[in-house]
Amino acid sequence: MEVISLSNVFLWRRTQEEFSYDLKTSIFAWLERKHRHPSKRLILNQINLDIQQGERVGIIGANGSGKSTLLKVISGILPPTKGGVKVAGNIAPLIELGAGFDPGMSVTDNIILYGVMLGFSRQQMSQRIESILEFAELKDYALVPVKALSSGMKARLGFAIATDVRPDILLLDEVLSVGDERFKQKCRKRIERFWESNVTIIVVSHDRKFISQWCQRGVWLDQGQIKFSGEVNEAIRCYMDAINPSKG
Ligand SMILES: Nc1ncnc2c1ncn2[C@@H]1O[C@H](COP(=O)(O)OP(=O)(O)OP(=O)(O)O)[C@@H](O)[C@H]1O
Repeated sequence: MEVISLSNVFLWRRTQEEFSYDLKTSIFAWLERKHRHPSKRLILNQINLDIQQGERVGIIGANGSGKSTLLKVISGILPPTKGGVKVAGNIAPLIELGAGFDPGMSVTDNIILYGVMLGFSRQQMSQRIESILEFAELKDYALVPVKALSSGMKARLGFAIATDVRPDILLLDEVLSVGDERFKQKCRKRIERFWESNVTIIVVSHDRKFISQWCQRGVWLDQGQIKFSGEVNEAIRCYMDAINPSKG
């Protein structure tokens, strides 16, 4: 059964340049006759991708090729500019962990808020607070506002919430870099549990060994386009050949 289907997906984003494009900078730019119209970049270029239930897909490619953006489009964080995205089942997006937290609210309230954002009910989340705090090792911080946590603690909390409930689809973005070495091991163990079940997993990583070991299928992205999609080692080979054309 197909659980993810992207058809003819295009995504344009404003360039970073335009982010500092406030009134003051605009006036100065006009005065100095350096005014430029904001530009847009094509980040995902005609993506067609179907993923079956239980498939483990590794997304590889150079920095800036669009891997994280692709996960964000699948998770619904970013709507595509054009094209269709269909997803069946609930997704645990382990992307920018904790980015959705409300810094002024307590850890406990954020657990509920974050869980509701992931598609779980308030009641389901209330029952899970204990186990989430336990896994995140933040029991003593339950009533503390999230802004008082370190960034590693926030990432741990985000990971604990998103993986506490077994999702149908798990999106992992270089997620094993969460927290310190000991916590990383703990995350790895929890993720391995999903790997043994029938969860559909899409992982973005620069770690070729990890991708080759854990994924059946590899998708190579290059400048926003899918250059190869198929057997994982073949995908890695195509990508490596493109980087080192003299080899092989
Ligand atoms: N918030 C943003 N606004 C505008 N452009 C962005 C934003 N985030 C990323 N981009 C651009 O989108 C393109 C793809 O970025 P993305 O993060 O998806 O790449 P990536 O393949 O995951 O890279 P990496 O391997 O470095 O993590 C890059 O050109 C980047 O500059």
